[in-house]
Amino acid sequence: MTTLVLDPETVQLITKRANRLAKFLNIDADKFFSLLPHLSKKQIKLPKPTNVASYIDHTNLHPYATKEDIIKICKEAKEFNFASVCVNASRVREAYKQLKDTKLKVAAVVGFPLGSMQTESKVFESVQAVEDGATELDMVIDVGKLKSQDYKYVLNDIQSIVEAIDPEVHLKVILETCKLDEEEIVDACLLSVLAGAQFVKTSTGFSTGGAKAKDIKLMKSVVGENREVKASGGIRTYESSLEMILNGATRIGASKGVQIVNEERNKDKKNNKKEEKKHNFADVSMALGAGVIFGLTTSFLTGKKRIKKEKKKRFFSIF
Ligand SMILES: O=C[C@H](O)COP(=O)(O)O
Repeated sequence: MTTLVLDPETVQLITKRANRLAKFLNIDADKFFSLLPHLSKKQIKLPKPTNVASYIDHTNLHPYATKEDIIKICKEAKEFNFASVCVNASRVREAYKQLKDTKLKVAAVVGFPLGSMQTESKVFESVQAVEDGATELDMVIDVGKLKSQDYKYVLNDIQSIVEAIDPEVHLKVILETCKLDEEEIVDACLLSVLAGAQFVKTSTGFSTGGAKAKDIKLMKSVVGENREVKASGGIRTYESSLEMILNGATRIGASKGVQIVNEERNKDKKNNKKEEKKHNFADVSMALGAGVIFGLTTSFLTGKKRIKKEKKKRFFSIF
């Protein structure tokens, strides 16, 4: 377990935005704060990081992805033991067909990638995707509505999906953080928590920027221990995946999952080789050390004997 300590400025920012949103939504601010117990504790416990593959939503959201492309990512997901495959709605059935006998999940994107369609369309997509085999949904918020301070709309957009699907199906709310400032990120996270979504997610991977560690930290600071953060968009390396995880991400959305895991494995191999070399060196040093000690002891003893003999000789020569 590691701990994410919330700095006073962040706590102040979240508190201020929660009070402000409560006014806009005409709800009791305490309702917000009962969902955010970590704010008074000023810290969040993060789970101990494990192998990177278990965090990865292996993703192909390319509009031109063929059936073969979907089969390929499903095979890779099985081989590398990823968390899920993440696909467009019309590919869910194929992905489910490939993965139904495994523990792997199928995640479908909803309202993707722009998020500006009607709520009813998003709800329809969500229900259909679950019927087709998805057990996770990654929906895009209506960024323009958030920026227009139409918080009721954004809340209803998310809540309508939560209410339409089985509670076992996890909803990830994509914020498109590269288009938001800090206050807007906090607002979007607060609305997601209030709507009952399990995850907030940084990016679609189709806009002008992707996941940043500082945004992950801020998002985790808002949603706390009981909700999760998914980092996505532009994550290409093991190093950056680890950075996201250490800042609070429990899921990594990436189209380069295989590359990321191979990097981790190569690093492990290198480290193992280093360890092996260290051990070998230690063994050789020990052997050398033993040899030196043996040599020294022997020469010391023979030296002692020689001195004794010479002393004896000298003693008798007196007579
Ligand atoms: O949700 C996941 C993103 O679309 C993946 O983006 P990426 O292709 O930059 O890894």
